[in-house]
Amino acid sequence: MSTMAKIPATVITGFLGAGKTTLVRHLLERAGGRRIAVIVNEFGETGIDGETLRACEIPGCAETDIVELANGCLCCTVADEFLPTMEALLDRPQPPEHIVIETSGLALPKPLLKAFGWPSVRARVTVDGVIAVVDGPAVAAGRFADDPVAVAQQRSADISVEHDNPLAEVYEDQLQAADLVVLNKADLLDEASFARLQEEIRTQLTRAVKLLPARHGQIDPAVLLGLGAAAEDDLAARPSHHDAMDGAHEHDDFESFVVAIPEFTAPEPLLERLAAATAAHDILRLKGFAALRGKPMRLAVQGVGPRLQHYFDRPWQPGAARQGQIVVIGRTGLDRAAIAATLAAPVRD
Ligand SMILES: Nc1nc2c(ncn2[C@@H]2O[C@H](COP(=O)(O)OP(=O)(O)OP(=O)(O)O)[C@@H](O)[C@H]2O)c(=O)[nH]1
Repeated sequence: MSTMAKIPATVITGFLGAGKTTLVRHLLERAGGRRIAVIVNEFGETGIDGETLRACEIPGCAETDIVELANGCLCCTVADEFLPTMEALLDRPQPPEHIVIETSGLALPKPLLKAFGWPSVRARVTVDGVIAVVDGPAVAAGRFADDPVAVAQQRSADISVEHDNPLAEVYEDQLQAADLVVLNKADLLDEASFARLQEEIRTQLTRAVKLLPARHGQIDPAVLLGLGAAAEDDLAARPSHHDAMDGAHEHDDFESFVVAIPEFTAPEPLLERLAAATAAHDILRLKGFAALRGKPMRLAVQGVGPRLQHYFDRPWQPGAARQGQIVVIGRTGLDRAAIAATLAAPVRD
């Protein structure tokens, strides 16, 4: 089968909270009738991103087009979960015209790219492009750097450098795998910081890769899809820390757990709890849903570092329990009991 006949697949990578789901949602809204299937993988056992995408109820986008690979990291469950999922999508009577894979924010993309070399997939799919979504303000704040010496080493783009900060390795791998870098959250940076950041990222890239600024992942699908990279044939140009690890991958650096939360009377007390937990613990990401008394809609909450957002996303499903829950992700060693006690304490009227 020629490359032309293959179904294109786009891999969306980027650190926790960079804006991958927001970008995918925008893409689906502008799909213009194209049949796009989305595979979403998350770190942790509760699938919030799939839920978020389904909640947008985009016309023409069936719920079955959003497939979740929860419980684990795609790069380690490739054979057990990813390949069967891909094969099932390809074997549908009406296969998708494009497949978008949103990886977990902690995944190293290389093992996933390698999976596209698997015969049953390689014959029918090509990796159209790897898009790395970068959280502009987080990079500018030095979140992925460990110390000035390590930063200097990173600038020399020597991928074999070991980092004290496991965030740095994940970030670096995601950048090096990319065919297109989306520099997101441009709205949160002034012009000078943005220009500095763009320069910094350019020096980190080892290949000629396009860098695009974005707000809320709003990029024309015509720019995101159709890159024609055939990344599966080009793996050597995408160095990874995973190459040196011989398949083993240090997920032990991060952990995730879910806290069931009570019903609240208003968003503010919940947001105060989330802010308090974030201030007191090394939490990288919070996301989930809450029930508000008397409200048929569920409240979605998102935390990336210290920044919190909330919005009503969709009604609780008829017959389903109005049980709010928050996924907490951070560096290993989080004080789970203390965080759970903060988030799940009874609500006083
Ligand atoms: N201000 C601002 N906020 C943004 C932008 N893009 C995304 N966000 C917010 O950042 C938060 C995280 O966005 P997501 O799209 O869920 O990020 P993600 O990369 O899918 O997160 P994970 O799946 O947990 O890794 C949400 O609250 C978004 O609304 C942006 O360009 N500007």
